[in-house]
Amino acid sequence: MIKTRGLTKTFTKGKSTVEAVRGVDIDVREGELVALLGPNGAGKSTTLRMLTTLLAPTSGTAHVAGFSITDDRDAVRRRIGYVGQGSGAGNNQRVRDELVTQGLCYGLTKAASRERAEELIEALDLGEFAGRSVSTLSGGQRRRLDIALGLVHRPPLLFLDEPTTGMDPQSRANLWEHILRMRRETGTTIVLTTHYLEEADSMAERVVVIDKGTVIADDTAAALKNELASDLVVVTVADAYAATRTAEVAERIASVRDVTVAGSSVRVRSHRGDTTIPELLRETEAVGVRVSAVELSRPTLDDVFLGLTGRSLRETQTVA
Ligand SMILES: Nc1ncnc2c1ncn2[C@@H]1O[C@H](COP(=O)(O)OP(=O)(O)OP(=O)(O)O)[C@@H](O)[C@H]1O
Repeated sequence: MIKTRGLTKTFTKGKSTVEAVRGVDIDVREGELVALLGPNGAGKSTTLRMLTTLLAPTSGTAHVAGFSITDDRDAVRRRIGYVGQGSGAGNNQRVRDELVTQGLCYGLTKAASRERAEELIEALDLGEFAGRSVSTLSGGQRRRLDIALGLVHRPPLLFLDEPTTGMDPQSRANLWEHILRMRRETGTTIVLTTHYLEEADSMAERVVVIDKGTVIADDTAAALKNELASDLVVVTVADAYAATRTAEVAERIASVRDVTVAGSSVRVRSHRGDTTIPELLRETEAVGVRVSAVELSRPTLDDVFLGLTGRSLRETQTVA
């Protein structure tokens, strides 16, 4: 559905140049739900704007829904839906009329536009406020309308640029429910950008991590966490001496990657925390060390980003 090779975008203004995207290769298969994740200014939106033909690349190639983004812009545009960061909806029209107008813009007849509007009102649960003016909608309701507007022409591929930024957790969960239901029913391929690590982790089938204009990792969230980050096992013992003995034992366990001692605690990084714990308990008992507590933490996508870049994604974010 999407194939990019060496895609770049450099913005030049006077003497200053910004290399926003520096050679991005992305492949997305039909029906996939892929999240582009990265800190502010990483180049996610610029990549999305190139893929949606809103911005011409400086170099490289990209095929979207079977067509080149530079040679067949109109063909690409007919096959994609794009929901940008701002709301695409006007303020004074009523929700139903907004959808009908969008259908007419895409060349549907009046009757077909009305029919499509009703389908989308049903699909995105807009019925309750379909007769209200857009300006009266809440942020979450408005975002649902934006997505409906992006789907009017039945695109097989939908781009969502930060669909949930700024929403409270309940509205985010509700919007996701609607996105996933729509996807189940239509099989639409979805590519989105997000700041929310948990969202990329739990919703996307694949996470493409972008930093400084390049793709630095691309896999399922589970595989990224497994390969690029470690489980953390924190073992508490009686005193610093027992902690040193525990660390010595831990270092001999095959699944352990790294061990640090802090007072009477030992922090053990392992790529299999679940099997490290019983082994560690057996070995500490064998050398006469009593363990008073053990805590296992699974890695997050932030640990993946930290491992790749030495920076935390959370700290670099300024989410609106
Ligand atoms: N029109 C433009 N002119 C000059 N520089 C730009 C332009 N658009 C984007 N940039 C710069 O390109 C870089 C990438 O920006 P982009 O908006 O793609 O990042 P992003 O990953 O989407 O960030 P965010 O998460 O904050 O939306 C940034 O340094 C940004 O300032």
